[in-house]
Amino acid sequence: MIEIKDLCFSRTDGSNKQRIINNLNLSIDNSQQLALLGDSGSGKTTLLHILAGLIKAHSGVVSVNGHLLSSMNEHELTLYRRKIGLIFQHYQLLECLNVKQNILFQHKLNFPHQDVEGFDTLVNELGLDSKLDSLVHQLSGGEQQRVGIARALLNKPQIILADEPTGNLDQTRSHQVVKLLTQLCRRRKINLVMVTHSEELTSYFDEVKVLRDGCFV
Ligand SMILES: Nc1ncnc2c1ncn2[C@@H]1O[C@H](COP(=O)(O)OP(=O)(O)OP(=O)(O)O)[C@@H](O)[C@H]1O
Repeated sequence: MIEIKDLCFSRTDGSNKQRIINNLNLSIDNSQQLALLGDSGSGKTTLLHILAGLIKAHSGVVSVNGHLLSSMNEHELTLYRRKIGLIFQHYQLLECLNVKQNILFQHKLNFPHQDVEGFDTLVNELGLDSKLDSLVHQLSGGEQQRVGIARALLNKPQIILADEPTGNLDQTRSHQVVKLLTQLCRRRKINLVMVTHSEELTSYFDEVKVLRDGCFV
């Protein structure tokens, strides 16, 4: 469960202080899926970065499954980040590695002494079985994003944060990717928070919130 209370975050540029997140409140139940809409610059990515433990809020409370992010030390934050799955618009895959190596890379880095569980099922569910030996540049955009999804899910995250994951895909592929992503997260009871500019894609989600000037409208 994700709970946000009176969250504020500002950025200072010289003498200008810009309030990016403005007394934001949010509650997402376990395994619920939230689509986040909002104009460019409304604070969507900033909110995802706070939830991912990548930047710290200046005031307010962010609690994930009962754990307060603000009271975590650096070591605890590192462990927390390992249980967050991130999916990006530009996939962020490693060009020199093949599909299988890309999917496994982060798991090996974060959990070097843990066996990999569920790899075959996951690549099967994502239709990547026949692509495991391919290099990233040999894949379509939709396939590359499915590799990004596999990589995020392999770590058995408690939350998946997806920042415009279909921003580089056409309409058909966008629907395919989001349908698959929401299905896989539901099946595994993972909270999904996805930023999108497409109102159509929000139909796959339990809840839709619109950010404007750092708070929900
Ligand atoms: N590293 C940074 N330094 C200074 N200002 C920043 C930085 N990152 C974001 N901002 C500013 O914070 C505000 C919110 O940015 P954010 O990326 O959260 O918006 P967004 O809603 O995700 O936008 P988009 O839909 O265009 O991706 C913007 O005004 C942006 O210019």
